[in-house]
Amino acid sequence: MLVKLEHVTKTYGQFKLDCSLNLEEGHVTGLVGQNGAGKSTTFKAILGLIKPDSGSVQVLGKDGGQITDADKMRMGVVLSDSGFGGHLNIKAAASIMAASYSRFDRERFLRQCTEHRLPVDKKIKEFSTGMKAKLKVLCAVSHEADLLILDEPTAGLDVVAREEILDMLREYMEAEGKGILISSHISSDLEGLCDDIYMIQDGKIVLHEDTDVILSDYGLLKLEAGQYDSLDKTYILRIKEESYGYSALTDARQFYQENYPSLIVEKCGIDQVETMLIGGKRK
Ligand SMILES: Nc1ncnc2c1ncn2[C@@H]1O[C@H](COP(=O)(O)OP(=O)(O)OP(=O)(O)O)[C@@H](O)[C@H]1O
Repeated sequence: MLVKLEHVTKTYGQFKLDCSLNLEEGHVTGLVGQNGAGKSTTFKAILGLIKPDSGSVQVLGKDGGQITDADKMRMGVVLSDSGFGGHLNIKAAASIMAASYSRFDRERFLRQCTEHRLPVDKKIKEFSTGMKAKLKVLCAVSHEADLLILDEPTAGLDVVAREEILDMLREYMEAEGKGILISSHISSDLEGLCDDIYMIQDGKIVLHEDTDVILSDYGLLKLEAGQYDSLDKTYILRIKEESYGYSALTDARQFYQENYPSLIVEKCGIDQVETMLIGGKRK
């Protein structure tokens, strides 16, 4: 197991994180949640940047407190407030990376920067948002890390830049024994990349599911009031009142398609599941 969190808690005033999650080797695991849900706090707890109030953090098979510098070399990290000083250029950043990471491959890194149209002599502070984001991810994958911890690596990027970053991550996963924990607001990124998804709301994990299962089994029912009253609600997870009656989230789409052929039963993606879990009522 690359990462294992068991009831990791952290309280900031009214906010309380209580998070359990696992990242297995060979897996890309996504963490989704609204602003302030606790994604960055979870990542900081994994990285030892904050001390949890209770619970256990294991990273690369070791207790959080026992992570050595050698273990840190096995990790690539993107945080929203991480990055190089803006006065540096990529060549200078490469020298810092070479001094920091024994497995840093300078030639490959500079080649990849050029392939991704990042000018190696220009000051990083003059880069666009997308260029800075690509550089952060290229740095994270440049030193043969076994584990990537990526907090919103695609935030604020256009679709082409996002796709480039996702391709970098897919390429990274081609090697054996790697794993990525990634957060994003953009569900399509996670759908196309992650093996499984955790959803966090108000500091609590409200759903953990394989991405394939969400896409194949979850569904949204559109119901008039009469249809709602007579519905078997065994597999309904959340209900929301709508102008036409109700919408209902199910994790057994086929059951309703087969047993209620006249109902409107739509496929749903991660965004809709999140909206219903957060905005809908329990049945
Ligand atoms: N150092 C801190 N001191 C006080 N409160 C904090 C601190 N760090 C985080 N919080 C609070 O913890 C909660 C969770 O914040 P966190 O940054 O983990 O959310 P997030 O899911 O990453 O949000 P976003 O998507 O906006 O980045 C918020 O209410 C935030 O105000």
